[in-house]
Amino acid sequence: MAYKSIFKPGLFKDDVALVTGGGTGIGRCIAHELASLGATVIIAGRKIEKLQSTAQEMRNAGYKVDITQLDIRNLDEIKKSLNYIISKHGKLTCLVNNAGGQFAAPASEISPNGWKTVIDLNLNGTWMMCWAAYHAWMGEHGGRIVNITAAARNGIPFMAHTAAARAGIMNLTKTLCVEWAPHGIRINSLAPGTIVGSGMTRYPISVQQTAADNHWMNPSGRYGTEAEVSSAVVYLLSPGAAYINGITVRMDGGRDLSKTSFQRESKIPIYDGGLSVETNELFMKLWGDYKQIGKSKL
Ligand SMILES: CCCCCCCCCCC/C=C/C(=O)SCCNC(=O)CCNC(=O)[C@H](O)C(C)(C)COP(=O)(O)OP(=O)(O)OC[C@H]1O[C@@H](n2cnc3c(N)ncnc32)[C@H](O)[C@@H]1OP(=O)(O)O
Ligand SMILES: NC(=O)C1=CN([C@@H]2O[C@H](COP(=O)(O)OP(=O)(O)OC[C@H]3O[C@@H](n4cnc5c(N)ncnc54)[C@H](OP(=O)(O)O)[C@@H]3O)[C@@H](O)[C@H]2O)C=CC1
Repeated sequence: MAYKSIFKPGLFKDDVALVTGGGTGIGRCIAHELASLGATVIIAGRKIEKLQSTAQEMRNAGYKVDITQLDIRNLDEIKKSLNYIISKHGKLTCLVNNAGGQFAAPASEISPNGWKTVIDLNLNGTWMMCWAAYHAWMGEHGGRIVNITAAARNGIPFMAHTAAARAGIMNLTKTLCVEWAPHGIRINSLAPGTIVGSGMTRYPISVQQTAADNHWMNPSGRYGTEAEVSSAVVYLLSPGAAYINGITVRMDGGRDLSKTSFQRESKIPIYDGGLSVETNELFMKLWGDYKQIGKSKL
């Protein structure tokens, strides 16, 4: 089924876009939306089955899609993937650094290797992707980069490692903007709050329940959708955002600003792009009018 983007058909018809973590969740949604707008989209990740399944789904919708297996913590694998993309598809105009993740633990219980694991994945992995894309294509030809981080402005209790890594990416975005704009590269970040989808369901149930209970602190009265993240990413990559460079967009329904709880139904309509979402009953309930999203997989 064709993705229901709010953007004009063919907007990305001349683009070749790489989406890391494009086999699942937010990355899968971004891949669908960019491809529905004409881009050739390459989805990347470690597990080939996830990539193949999403690629098939996209081919069924008539989209141009390819896959490349890589671990963003491994520079040799990144270089190999980028060489493949450029030799097969001729260029790399858009990069979405979406792959990432962490575990929840009190700071005092994070082991040195646990800390390193999360920093390597989120901060070093994003840095290596940017660096390699610069050298493989963008330094000479320009391009647009969007980094998916997390709403970490005030820290993230029980996720000190990822909060530090994501803050690092936000600052890196500023430096690379200044250094790389003369090369025709625009780079921005997008910091989601809690988004309902595959990512949240990977946590132990106690963490999911804590996240679910926290949702009353969100002034929007609900959590976000993958499609809401995707449409902001697509805007940042689009020609309409040509003068936006070096910023981080906070996308959390206003959660970062609230100091109270809101025990009421959401009045903010949901945008879902028409794509199914892998989630569970616990999180479906956190979309105020979740029954409208009949296609979501439970
Ligand atoms: C307590 C309540 C807190 C509530 C907070 C709720 C707020 C929610 C808001 C969250 C918003 C963000 C959402 C998302 O980003 S969802 C999308 C991504 N999905 C995930 O992040 C989940 C998947 N996570 C993982 O796959 C892994 O955690 C990760 C990739 C980060 C690491 O996996 P890897 O296989 O590489 O690592 P290892 O198993 O080899 O372990 C390496 C070291 O890390 C230590 N470790 C791992 N897990 C834990 C844990 N749960 N607690 C403590 N330590 C952990 C592990 O022991 C290793 O260290 P040692 O060698 O010293 O043992
Ligand atoms: N969902 C949410 O509430 C929020 C999510 N985010 C961030 O958004 C991004 C997408 O998350 P979401 O879609 O929800 O979760 P998912 O767990 O569905 O997506 C994470 C993706 O990253 C890929 N990935 C993980 N590690 C690596 C690696 N080392 N190399 C290459 N690919 C990797 C995974 O594929 P594979 O395992 O096959 O490698 C997977 O496709 C993440 O960075 C996440 O932290 C931020 C804030 C909130």
